[in-house]
Amino acid sequence: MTTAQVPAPAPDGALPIASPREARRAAGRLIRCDRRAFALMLRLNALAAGAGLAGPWLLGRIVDTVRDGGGAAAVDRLTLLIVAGTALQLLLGRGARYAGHRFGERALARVREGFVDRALALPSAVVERAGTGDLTARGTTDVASVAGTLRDATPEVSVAVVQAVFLLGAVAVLHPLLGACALGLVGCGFAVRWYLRRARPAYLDEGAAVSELAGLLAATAAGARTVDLLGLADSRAAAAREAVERSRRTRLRTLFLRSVLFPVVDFSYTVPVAAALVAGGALHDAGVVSLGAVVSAAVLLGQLSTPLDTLLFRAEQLQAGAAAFARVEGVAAEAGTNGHRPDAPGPDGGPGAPATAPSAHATAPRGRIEARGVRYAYPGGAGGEVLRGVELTVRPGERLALVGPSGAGKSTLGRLLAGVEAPGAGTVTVGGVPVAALPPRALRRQVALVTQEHHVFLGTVRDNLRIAAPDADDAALHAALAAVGAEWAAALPSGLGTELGPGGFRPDGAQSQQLSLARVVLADPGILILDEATALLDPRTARRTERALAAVLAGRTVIAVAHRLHTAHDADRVAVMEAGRITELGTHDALVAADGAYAALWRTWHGETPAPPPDRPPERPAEV
Ligand SMILES: Nc1ncnc2c1ncn2[C@@H]1O[C@H](COP(=O)(O)OP(=O)(O)OP(=O)(O)O)[C@@H](O)[C@H]1O
Repeated sequence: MTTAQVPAPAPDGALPIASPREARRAAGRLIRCDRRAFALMLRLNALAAGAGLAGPWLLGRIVDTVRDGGGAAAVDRLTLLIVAGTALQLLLGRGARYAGHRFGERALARVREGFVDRALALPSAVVERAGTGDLTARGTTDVASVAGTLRDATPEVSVAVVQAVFLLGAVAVLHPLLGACALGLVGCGFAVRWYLRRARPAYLDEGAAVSELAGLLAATAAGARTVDLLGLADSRAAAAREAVERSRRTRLRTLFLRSVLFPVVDFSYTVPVAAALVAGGALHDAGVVSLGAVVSAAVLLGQLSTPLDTLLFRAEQLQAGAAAFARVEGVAAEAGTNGHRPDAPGPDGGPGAPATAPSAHATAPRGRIEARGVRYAYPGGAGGEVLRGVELTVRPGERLALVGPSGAGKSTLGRLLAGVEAPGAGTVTVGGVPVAALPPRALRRQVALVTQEHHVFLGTVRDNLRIAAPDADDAALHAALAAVGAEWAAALPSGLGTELGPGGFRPDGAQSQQLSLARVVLADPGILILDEATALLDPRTARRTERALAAVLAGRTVIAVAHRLHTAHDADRVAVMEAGRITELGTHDALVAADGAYAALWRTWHGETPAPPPDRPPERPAEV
């Protein structure tokens, strides 16, 4: 990515905004995708504008005919031609608008599809940082604004531009001095320049304020129960009032810009007509032009106000649409980055995403994962570096337990190993390939992070499973469900076609987790990172889930953040994390014998742990 293409800076954590150049290139791509429809629209516009010139020119001929003593029959003929020209202009103009709307609708469909694809490809860390409000506002308000622009403004504007060019050309043909009267519009030009300079940032601010408000309202609605229980209603309402106030201020700013622009423009329209009448009178007196030519010029210049009005009226929509398009296109800059900001420093201080193709590195076996000199600090995190030079190699098929005191950085390391976050310095490689070089989809085929968060999407059981493997047939889906012990799925009324969620079948916590694990089986990653996959489940649910988990772990490299040490006991190796570093690494027996930090943790845990219930033997390390 070149410097000029770097998206406009966004507030910390927010999704970026496409630079004007990027937005122009994206618009160019939309036109190229449908260049025939675009060219047809322009051709019809040109023909309609040409037909529109007949009226004023014929009016001038009528004036000259009458002055020269021509009869009523000649005037009638010219009048009939005016009617025919106007009818032709109407028909061609209608055709041009139809072609424009068709082009606009198709371009809009492409923008919408592209946005959905990119939004789905966004790394989860990016969505977490930006908040769903921003993404939702871009997918709704901004896409709707782009829709209005493409569907209505683009055809109207193209008609208006062609009309204005033809009108100006026609006056200049009558006499260059009459054409020069159009310079009276210069005041209008200054006003538009003044407006356009200020409009983009003003409309971007307005969009950002709407996003902020949407995010705040969505978060309050999602946490309504917590807000109620903790008595947070007043503070949330105050925050919403502030966001509404910010939104109002940004809207007032754009309103002010419009309130200056329109009066100046209205006045400017009268200047060229008045100038044409004065200059035309002088030219006529000098015998340079006919009276009819002066009338034609005045009418043509007067007609300029129609396309210019359209341009100005649509200029606001174009500005709002361009700002919205930049926000919609900005999502492209983050999609496919594995959470790496394009401007984030890479391991050597260079760009975050290495240019080398993944295949060039893919020499290490699948299932091997390595961290080299990994350092990380949360963006905006007050505590500074959370990881301070982690070195770790996990062999294919190995089971490693990550233990250590609370806050040592275990979960953070898990997120970095899974590619959810990118290291600030150092590298994480899976199968020998830096995670930064892998597109999100390819990364997910190599490594998956399993946490206690398991989302069930609205749709059928089949839809929920095929998210992980779009091409999987029903037999593969049944096999994945069976592998995680989801026998209940076979008894569902419509089998894999059963709708899940409100109005359909509502899976409980363990069933949701099993669906999510079945997705992992289908995605078939070589490496699994487990973080609190069962920690908050009740014991009965946890037992069912752990059984399912044990089936998923078979044959894969597993790194388990072990919050309970019995999971560490049977791991192949144990890594102890303290203050962002790995301080001990070895087998359970070796570390106990070494009598270091792990031995102390083990003794403490072992001494305090009550005897396990009979149906839950301690030696079964389901997470590892
Ligand atoms: N999203 C975040 N933003 C800022 N700081 C964070 C974030 N998540 C974690 N931290 C901080 O990073 C440090 C390490 O947290 P992490 O959750 O990785 O530790 P951990 O060893 O997994 O702890 P635990 O066993 O309690 O889960 C802590 O100081 C924590 O407060």
